[in-house]
Amino acid sequence: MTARVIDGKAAATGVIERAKTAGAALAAKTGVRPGLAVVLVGEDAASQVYVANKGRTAEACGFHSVTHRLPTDTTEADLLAVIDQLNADPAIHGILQQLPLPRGLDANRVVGRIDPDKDVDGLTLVNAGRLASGMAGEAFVPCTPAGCMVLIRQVLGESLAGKSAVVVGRSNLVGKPMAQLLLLADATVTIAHSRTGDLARVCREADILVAAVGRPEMLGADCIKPGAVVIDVGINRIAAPERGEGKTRLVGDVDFAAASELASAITPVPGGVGPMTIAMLMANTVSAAYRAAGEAPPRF
Ligand SMILES: NC(=O)C1=CN([C@@H]2O[C@H](COP(=O)(O)OP(=O)(O)OC[C@H]3O[C@@H](n4cnc5c(N)ncnc54)[C@H](OP(=O)(O)O)[C@@H]3O)[C@@H](O)[C@H]2O)C=CC1
Ligand SMILES: Nc1nc(=O)c2c([nH]1)NC[C@@H]1CN(c3ccc(C(=O)N[C@@H](CCC(=O)O)C(=O)O)cc3)C=[N+]21
Repeated sequence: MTARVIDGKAAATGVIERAKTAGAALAAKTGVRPGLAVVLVGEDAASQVYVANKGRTAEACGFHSVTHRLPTDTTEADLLAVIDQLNADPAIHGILQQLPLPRGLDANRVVGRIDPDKDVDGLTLVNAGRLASGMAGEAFVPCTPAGCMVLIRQVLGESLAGKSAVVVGRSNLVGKPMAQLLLLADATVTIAHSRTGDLARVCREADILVAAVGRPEMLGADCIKPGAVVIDVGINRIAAPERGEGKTRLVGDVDFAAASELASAITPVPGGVGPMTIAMLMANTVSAAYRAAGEAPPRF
């Protein structure tokens, strides 16, 4: 089988259009223009890609968009002060703290400082708890898993009853909320991680395989059940000497060429989950702005 390649860019364009229209409608009615702040500490490669793309998209949507770039040696007190200032800023409706943080900064403490009503990344205890309690409709759901669900539903429909799903990775940002969303859609969910024994065997059970590891092309043909839907979250920058000296390219956590021969559908990197993450961030930012203006947020 040669897998259908899932077009994350096309799916993202639709969501971004709706976010743009909804943002303009809110501004026309209430004068509130959606505002998004991103805080980046240090030099994480995947975060750099994200920050560049989200800035461009937020501007295309007509949002107010600011980026705080802080040096790797920023103290926790200084970082918390930036978050406090954004919490208090009425022009900002969404705050996104880029992860991972440099060593020495405690992600739980930093993320925990974000006002849950501005937590468009869905990482605070309030939003993570809502999701874990089955209240996804009232939560800000982390953008990447939310985007993955849109792509999975495009292929498999609303109900995943009877399907087995394996999520490789257990971060608060991707793996855990991904598993919660799959569970809410009635899939039978396994979460694998670095201490899983015989990872390939576990993965081969999956009708839906979501890879969120951060290791270039780690999952090969031995991890794919024939006919599986494969969602590759990984964003890894690797050397690409074939493109010239010092050049790099992005690859996922899945060996795309090998997996495509077995899967029924697969997301590419780039052009898969990444654009959907950005689109869901725009959607969450619009929702946060609607709530701040006392209006019912639109559905995406
Ligand atoms: N496309 C997009 O929009 C996004 C992409 N990303 C990318 O997705 C990847 C994962 O991100 P994130 O969840 O934040 O990363 P983390 O580093 O927080 O988590 C990685 C997870 O992978 C597991 N893992 C590491 N090595 C192995 C291994 N050899 N076998 C099995 N599991 C392993 C870890 O297990 P353990 O817990 O045991 O250590 C951990 O749970 C990164 O490449 C990141 O850049 C992230 C967010 C959005
Ligand atoms: N708190 C937090 N939330 C995140 O969601 C988060 C984060 N921290 N830290 C870093 C990772 C990484 N991430 C990406 C999102 C989109 C693209 C993206 O737009 N990718 C394009 C790349 C296109 C290109 O520039 O080549 C694509 O895959 O097609 C990449 C990476 C979000 N992350």
